[in-house]
Amino acid sequence: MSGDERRGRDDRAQDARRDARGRQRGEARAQGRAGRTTAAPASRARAGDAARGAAYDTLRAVEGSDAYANLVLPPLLRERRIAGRDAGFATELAYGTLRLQGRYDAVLAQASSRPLDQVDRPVLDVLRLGAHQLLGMRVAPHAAVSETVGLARERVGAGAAQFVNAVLRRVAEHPLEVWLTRIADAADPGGEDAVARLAVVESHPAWVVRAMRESLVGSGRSADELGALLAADNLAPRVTLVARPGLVSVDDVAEQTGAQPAGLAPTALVMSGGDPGDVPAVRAGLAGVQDEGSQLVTLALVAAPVAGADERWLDLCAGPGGKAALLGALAAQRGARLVANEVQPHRVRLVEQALRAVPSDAVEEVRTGDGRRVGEQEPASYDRVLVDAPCTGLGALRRRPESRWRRTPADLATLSALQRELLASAIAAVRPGGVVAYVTCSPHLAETQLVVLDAVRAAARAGTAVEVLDAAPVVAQVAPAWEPVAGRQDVQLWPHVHGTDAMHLTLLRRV
Ligand SMILES: C[S@@+](CC[C@H](N)C(=O)[O-])C[C@H]1O[C@@H](n2cnc3c(N)ncnc32)[C@H](O)[C@@H]1O
Repeated sequence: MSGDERRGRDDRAQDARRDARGRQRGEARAQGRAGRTTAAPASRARAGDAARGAAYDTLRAVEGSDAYANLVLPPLLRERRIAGRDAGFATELAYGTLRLQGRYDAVLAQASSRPLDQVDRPVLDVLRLGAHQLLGMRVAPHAAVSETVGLARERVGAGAAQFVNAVLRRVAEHPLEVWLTRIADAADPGGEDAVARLAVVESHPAWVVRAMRESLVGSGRSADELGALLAADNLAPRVTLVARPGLVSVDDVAEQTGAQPAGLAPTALVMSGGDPGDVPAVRAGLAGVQDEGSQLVTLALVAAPVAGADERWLDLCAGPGGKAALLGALAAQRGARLVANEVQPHRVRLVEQALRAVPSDAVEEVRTGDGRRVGEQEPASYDRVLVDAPCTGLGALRRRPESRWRRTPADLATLSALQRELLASAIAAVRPGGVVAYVTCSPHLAETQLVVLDAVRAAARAGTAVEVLDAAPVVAQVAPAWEPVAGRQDVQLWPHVHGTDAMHLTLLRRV
């Protein structure tokens, strides 16, 4: 028996011990909880239906009203009083289905008697939810099929339910490994198109796969890492907290949460469970939920050496304020003052909220304004400037389950033009000897290295000399575990290597 066959058999044996929600059968009994459920079987089934219904409604909102899943689902769960394990099930079902939609559509295309483009969208969404339960969540197959058919009957009608039943039964005939081989072979029958294979197996648009390969190579890593990177995009990110220095200690946050040090940024902790919104330090604004990469690039800006005064800092694109809150806490420790700028008024309010626990003498102003104008309005006025530029977010695909299907290459042209203007403005706003951190949560070369190259050249043409600093020793100073990449002065983080979003950082000094 091959390893895959054995794994498949073990998985199926394990599946047989799981209930309709994918929980281990007998687990409750083992934990002494047997017999405690007072709900009648019918109402227990309704609770499962509620979670599936919430996941379905989220998918419909994402498709029908261009909504963001992570903004739709949490309020829906609160409204319908879906909590605990049911909420966890609904979240994994909705987000996992959206992330892996490309993979599941390829499977469904083979299992369906009808071409998928002739299947009504609501029915297709039900099928995708069924496929994720069968192939991504290890819900017992009979339960995944029957509960999803029930959902189809309730939401889209009896005829559609029969179709869903037939298709999902075919999906259930094979384990995931068999389907992955089949869809890869269908996408790349000649065995020559690695991008087409990875795109369908790891569920990313082909243009994103190509861009990620270029970004890996362009940032000094191997193209061989591509599969691991794409696979990491398909996993739910760990919940990371920041203990804002001077406001709360890492030890105090660890004590309140049981969270463990994340490993790179000294301010970062990883939660193993629970709701961060329940943590007293988070409620008080002393700590926050923040990706470790975001913490690291902010700490690096503050650790970069500047000659002379170090009193006035600018966050040019501050909303919703995660990095501004960390900068503000660090500014308070240094005796510096922060100006936080953001173009969208509703996001300015979020910045104010994020900064609520930062001592007021460390926050000069939170303002609404176009960052592109700051350089001409306040030339050579700041000692440190952060440009956390609006970007495609291709480095945070784990967090935004639907975004990979929404983004198009055309977004790059618009965003990279804006990024160039914002970086040019930051260079004009920093004083000679001061430092600019250019940051994106995208590793796309058109948003990172090319923007920096163009901005440095444009500044030189305008008579402003700028040097690119070697960011590696600066990052290593704040994060001793950091391993620099040979030949690169900028820093590119990766989910499959560092467990962070794929954040980019270039440090520049105005000469
Ligand atoms: C990547 S987000 C910044 C995230 C933020 N630094 C944080 O850590 O919470 C980019 C922000 O830039 C803002 N933005 C877009 N265009 C801008 C402009 N012309 N001037 C200033 N901010 C802008 C967006 O509204 C968005 O809030």
